[in-house]
Amino acid sequence: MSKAKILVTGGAGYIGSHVVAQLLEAGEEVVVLDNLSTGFREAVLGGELIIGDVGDTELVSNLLRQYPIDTVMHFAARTIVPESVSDPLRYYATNTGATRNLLACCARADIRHIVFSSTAAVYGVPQGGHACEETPTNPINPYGTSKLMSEWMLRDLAASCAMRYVALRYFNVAGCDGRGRIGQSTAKATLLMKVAAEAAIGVRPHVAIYGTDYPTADGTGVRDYIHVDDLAAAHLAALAYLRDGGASAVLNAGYGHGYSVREVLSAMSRAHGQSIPVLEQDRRAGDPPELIARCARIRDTLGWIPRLDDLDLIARSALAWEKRLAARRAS
Ligand SMILES: NC(=O)c1ccc[n+]([C@@H]2O[C@H](COP(=O)([O-])OP(=O)(O)OC[C@H]3O[C@@H](n4cnc5c(N)ncnc54)[C@H](O)[C@@H]3O)[C@@H](O)[C@H]2O)c1
Ligand SMILES: O=c1ccn([C@@H]2O[C@H](COP(=O)(O)OP(=O)(O)O[C@H]3O[C@H](CO)[C@H](O)[C@H](O)[C@H]3O)[C@@H](O)[C@H]2O)c(=O)[nH]1
Repeated sequence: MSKAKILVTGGAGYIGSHVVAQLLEAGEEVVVLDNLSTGFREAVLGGELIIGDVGDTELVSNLLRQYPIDTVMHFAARTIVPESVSDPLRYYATNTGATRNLLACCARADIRHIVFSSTAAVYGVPQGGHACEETPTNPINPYGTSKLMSEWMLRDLAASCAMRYVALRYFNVAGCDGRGRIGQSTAKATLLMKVAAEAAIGVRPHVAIYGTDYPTADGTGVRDYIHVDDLAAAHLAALAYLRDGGASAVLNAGYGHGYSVREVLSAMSRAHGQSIPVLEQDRRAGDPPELIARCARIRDTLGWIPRLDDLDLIARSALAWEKRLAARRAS
């Protein structure tokens, strides 16, 4: 019998490409499905890349017939929070509607394991800034709602058939592949670590600090930053867990402690060797003051142990990738 393969939707994107790299290193066979709307062909370091839409039921059904897929890892999504506020239906179409179509194909093909990219944005503004998996979900933007609806579809579908799933609620993902092959290449980035790296090398003139009057130690927003390679490793742990017969689970993926915007910028300044120009601005709409994972469950359930929990290391990694990107652009 041929070896089971993993279908990775969105595997040409930032996080998916890091997971694909680790799957390949672990000897897994991978098929990537990506429409390249925000992903990059060259980010897929191996396996097969099929260019197409995850909501295309004919295409996905054919793929699931053609390849011996035992697990689907579903990353494909639109991910920019402010864009989800201005164009919500586009977010529901991809993150919820296309996910529904994918799940329908998976159910028909009797796929047993799904690993789903969820987000800390499902919590909205949790009381006290910390969120465990039992914290009430109360998203404050269409992006978070679109992802939560997909979690619910997974829950309900899994209850009706033999499918089991792990939904990982990522906190703030940053950094790049330790071997420097791939990283975050997203155009018009909005995420702090990436923006800070761009400002360090002069791709943008400064970093805006959105809000200096939050009820936090230094007045700026606090987040739980997780290195993308640690997050990718959590996906491999989720795969092993499901293949071992583990029950469906929703798990926070973070480190369990937070850093402020100013602390992130200080780490980036240290990585760069000089300070980064900043511009203090008003709060950005919809930003919680503090969002930090309670993450005992992922460690207990998957046996996942973070190895790169170091803000300076993450900043150096993000900066190294930004320099590589700039060099590529120049050549
Ligand atoms: N980056 C973060 O901090 C973060 C945090 C929480 C959750 N997530 C989730 O992680 C996943 C990956 O995010 P990312 O940061 O790598 O984003 P990304 O934009 O780099 O990757 C998304 C990938 O999906 C592809 N895609 C989008 N729509 C598609 C469609 N309809 N059909 C096929 N392919 C499609 C894109 O081309 C891209 O390659 C997303 O589901 C996102 O919601 C990301
Ligand atoms: O240029 C910037 C960008 C961000 N920030 C601040 O930095 C912090 C982090 O903001 P990001 O935009 O980097 O990330 P978010 O916390 O807003 O959201 C990200 O992480 C969430 C989970 O925590 C979701 O997964 C979401 O998809 C993803 O965009 C916030 O306090 C924000 O106000 C700035 O001050 N300046």
